Amino acid sequence: MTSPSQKPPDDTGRKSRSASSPARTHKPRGAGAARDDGEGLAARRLAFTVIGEVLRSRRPLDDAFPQALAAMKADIPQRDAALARAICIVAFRRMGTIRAALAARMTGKSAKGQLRDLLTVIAAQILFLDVPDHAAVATGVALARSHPDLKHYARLVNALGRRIARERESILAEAGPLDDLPEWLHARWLSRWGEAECIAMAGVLRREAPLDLTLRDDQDGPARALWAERLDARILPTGSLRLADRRAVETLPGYDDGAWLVQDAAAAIPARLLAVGPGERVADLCAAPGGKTVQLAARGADVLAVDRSQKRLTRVAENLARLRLTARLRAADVLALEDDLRFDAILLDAPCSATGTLRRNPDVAWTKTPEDIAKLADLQRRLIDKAVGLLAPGGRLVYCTCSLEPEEGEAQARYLLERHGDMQRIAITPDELAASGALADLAGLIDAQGDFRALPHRGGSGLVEGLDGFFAARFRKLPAANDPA
Ligand SMILES: C[S@@+](CC[C@H](N)C(=O)[O-])C[C@H]1O[C@@H](n2cnc3c(N)ncnc32)[C@H](O)[C@@H]1O
Repeated sequence: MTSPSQKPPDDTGRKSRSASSPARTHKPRGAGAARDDGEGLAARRLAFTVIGEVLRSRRPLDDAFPQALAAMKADIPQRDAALARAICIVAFRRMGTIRAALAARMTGKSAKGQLRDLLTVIAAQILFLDVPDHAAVATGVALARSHPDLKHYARLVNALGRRIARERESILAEAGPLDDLPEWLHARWLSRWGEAECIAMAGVLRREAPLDLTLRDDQDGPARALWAERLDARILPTGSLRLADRRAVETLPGYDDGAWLVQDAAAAIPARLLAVGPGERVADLCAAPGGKTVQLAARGADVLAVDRSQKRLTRVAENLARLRLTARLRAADVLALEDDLRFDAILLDAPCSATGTLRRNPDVAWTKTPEDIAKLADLQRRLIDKAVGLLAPGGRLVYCTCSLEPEEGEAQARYLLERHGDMQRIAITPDELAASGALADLAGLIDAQGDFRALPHRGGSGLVEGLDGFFAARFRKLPAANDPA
């Protein structure tokens, strides 16, 4: 699905319109740019509906959007669906800036609920998408008029939309990278990382993520160079391929042959750390959609992939089939697995707040709460206990999450070691992260304990466009007393 182009950010991540930029009334239109004649209303209605649904039910955008789209599929052309999705993504990515701009321009009133959702849809287009201002405002006013609870606000919507368009430059000039974090996350990250680190991190997290691929044969250097050329991709220091631009993955060379899978450069690391070999009994716990299952199966291991979601497990099956790999799949709660199962190696990619993936899932910042993190941390501890119990003596365990929160990473590694006296940490070394060379650069991704801690803005010059936030720690169960190993 193509998406409307975003207005290009300058070096600070802010939008600017230079003297040589086209005048607003002659803005070039991107692939899915709005028609300015009253058409395109369905796109705005879809975006308005989904934003409201995500905020109020706290459902992930990735669930809410396809469901709302399916409900109106017959009525909405594909390019409008692409525009609606682009509006949703950028609305969540830049929600702090949008809300501050609206609040500052509503003296004596505040926009809440559906009115705020509608104004957010309008402001997202004006400030961040390649959509004519008058189309954004006109469709917003039409939406207000057609809505029983918003029709009285049509004039306000019109006036505010026009004002946002008039004052775009100053709104964007005033917006700093931290403004797009909700208060709870802002406070948390400031106290954890300090201001400079936090600004750098938030700056990367509000950009669109590049498209990274992991090769099916992850270790084959010559094949990597070949695929990099065929795909017009860059080889990252970690061995992932990073595409020069975002393209529809199904159209790329190697898709049908299963030569690679889409996977962020940071997410490619944990399965590699387990270093599984042919025939080893391996459990991939919490496996769907199966990025790591594929990596483990590609090394010839006998993989059991477990996920409690049958629906998401079908995506594991699809990924394995496309890459011509096999694994045993099981729809089950990991906590309910039989206690007498034993594995030589276990990957536990635990459910988490996913704050490391804000580039792809910007809604996470606005739907998760500190209470969610506490609940998830509790579940992670129970999953850790279960996984340790399923590990054969001498076996390896990698625990990982795509979270930036220490409760879901560093604290869980400490918990595991304190709770399970028969487990010891196996420190990760920079050469394990690197495809070739660049070791000094990648050392910044390993903390003092020897755990993998990817921060979105770290990783040195080779990863300058950023990577997902991730945590991974590796452990070994002590061999049984009579085991010579
Ligand atoms: C972070 S995702 C896993 C991503 C996956 N490992 C990959 O690389 O593609 C977390 C997964 O955990 C699953 N999950 C959550 N709680 C679970 C439980 N108690 N038992 C099994 N699966 C669970 C969710 O359905 C979800 O698919």
